[in-house]
Amino acid sequence: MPTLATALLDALEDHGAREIFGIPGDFVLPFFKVIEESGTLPYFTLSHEPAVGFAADAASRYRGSIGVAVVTYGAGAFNLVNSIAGAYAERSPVVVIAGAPGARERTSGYLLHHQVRTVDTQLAVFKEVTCDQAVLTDPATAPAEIARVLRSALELSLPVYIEFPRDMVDAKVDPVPKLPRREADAGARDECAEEILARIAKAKSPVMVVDVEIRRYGVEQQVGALARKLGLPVVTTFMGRGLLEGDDDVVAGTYLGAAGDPDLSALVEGADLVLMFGVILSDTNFALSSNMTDPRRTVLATGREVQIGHHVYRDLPLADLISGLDAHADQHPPRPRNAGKGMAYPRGLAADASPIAPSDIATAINDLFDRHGKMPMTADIGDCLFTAMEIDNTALAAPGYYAGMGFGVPAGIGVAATGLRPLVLVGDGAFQMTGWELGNCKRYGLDPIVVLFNNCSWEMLRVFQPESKFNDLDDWHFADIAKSIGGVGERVTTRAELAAALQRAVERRGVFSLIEVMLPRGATSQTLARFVTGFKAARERMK
Ligand SMILES: Cc1ncc(Cc2csc(CCOP(=O)(O)OP(=O)(O)O)c2C)c(N)n1
Ligand SMILES: [Mg+2]
Repeated sequence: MPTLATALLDALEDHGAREIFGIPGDFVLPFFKVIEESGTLPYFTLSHEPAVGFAADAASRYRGSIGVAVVTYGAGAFNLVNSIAGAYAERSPVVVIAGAPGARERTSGYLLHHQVRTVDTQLAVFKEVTCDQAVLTDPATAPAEIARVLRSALELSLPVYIEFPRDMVDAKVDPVPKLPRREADAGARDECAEEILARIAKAKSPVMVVDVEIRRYGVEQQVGALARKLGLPVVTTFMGRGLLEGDDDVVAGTYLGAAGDPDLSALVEGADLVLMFGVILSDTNFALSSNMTDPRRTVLATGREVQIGHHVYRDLPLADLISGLDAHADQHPPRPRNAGKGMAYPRGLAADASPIAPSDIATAINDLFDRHGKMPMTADIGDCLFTAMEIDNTALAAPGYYAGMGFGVPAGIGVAATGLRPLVLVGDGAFQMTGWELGNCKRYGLDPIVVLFNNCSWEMLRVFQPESKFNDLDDWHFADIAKSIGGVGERVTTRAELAAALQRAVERRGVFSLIEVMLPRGATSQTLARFVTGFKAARERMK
């Protein structure tokens, strides 16, 4: 019989995990020992638990499966809460495994170190940011508990919580079973598919809007093929930026409402049928839009439900709906292909002595991708994420909805741990939070390229409240520090220096490259400028 620790590790691998991120502590040391000595999954330790969560989140997004974050009880686990909250908001299935006191410690009569209000406060907190939980105190039920929680993570694409008391690591248990996927009712699926196809046949200008769930539920490729079969133009949401990377023949661009490309906004807002697949109806996706929730013209398939007009099909997973639509589409006359007018992305940066503006960074990266091929990207919150909208459509992991800072660099480390080489976009404020995690790249031989937007400012706050002096930050000269933490740093102030530094970085392998781009305070990307204008106009309308 396996031990509970080895059974859990085998189950994580069976359910799609390919690496573990974590920071040990005495309540999880015995489990960490098994992680290291079993070799079941590679593991990456980082410096601060928020980064552990961000890295596991990004790895899960790029793998299209579960990510794993292992932390100690109390101080470690509570440090992790914010990044798991972000994973919940962004529908990332991160499995949190938190150490905990053993049975005898719990009844020792002492207040335990790392304990808060009660020994179970940690479980209570994680119940708010995960969709399912298990506390492994009974060897007889632990395998079934783990199986249930891991299926929840995959089926709901949400984080889950496993509390692992340290006295249970060597308990003998049965292997963890893999529960069958819960299928949709075939009748409901077919009825729903036929109803949607009938609406498409009647529509004059339908459009498909896609968002993160088409990747989370592993149907990205099928959705691209379905759009092609149905002749529908596709746009991504702000959160869904980077989806359908290879489907340039159907993807018209990213819908940003009043902040976006006017032709693309017209394509969506003028549509008489909007098919929203895997879309999260968040303010960051639709705050600058109009009539995106009008039930008369929308179909919304999200979170295992499909809303058509004023009625809902429940427990109909996106994967089942897409396969149903694909199966029935052949019975409907194909529409004339309409891929929409694809967005033009800026290219051909003049590599001259001019100072750099944020949108120049997008142009320089588009030029780099044309020369060397696209790179998977991660981005933090700040103008760097708005600038990313001006970079050609490439895979992107960013907190587009939760909008929490600190994600970018640790997420890049998580993506690099999966074997890819990411390009990371981050502002100076966010880099101050978690950028130093780059110091962990050397021991794992990871070599992300980090483009740091240094405007010595919390610029995204300044654009909404320019009178506040607290948005001024000092210049930390980040590039100077790169060498001492195992990488290569370059500080650039002109467009020529930027283009050259990017070229050197892409040719440099085995160490991280940090390109510190000096930007004037007050300068923003064209996309952020449009977003602020649109946001202020929308706010005026609401007065
Ligand atoms: C964890 C967390 N704490 C505070 C905030 C609030 C915020 C949103 S944007 C921002 C400034 C970002 O500065 P940075 O230099 O990184 O980028 P840029 O604006 O382009 O100059 C702050 C402080 C958020 N979103 N998350
Ligand atoms: Mg800044």
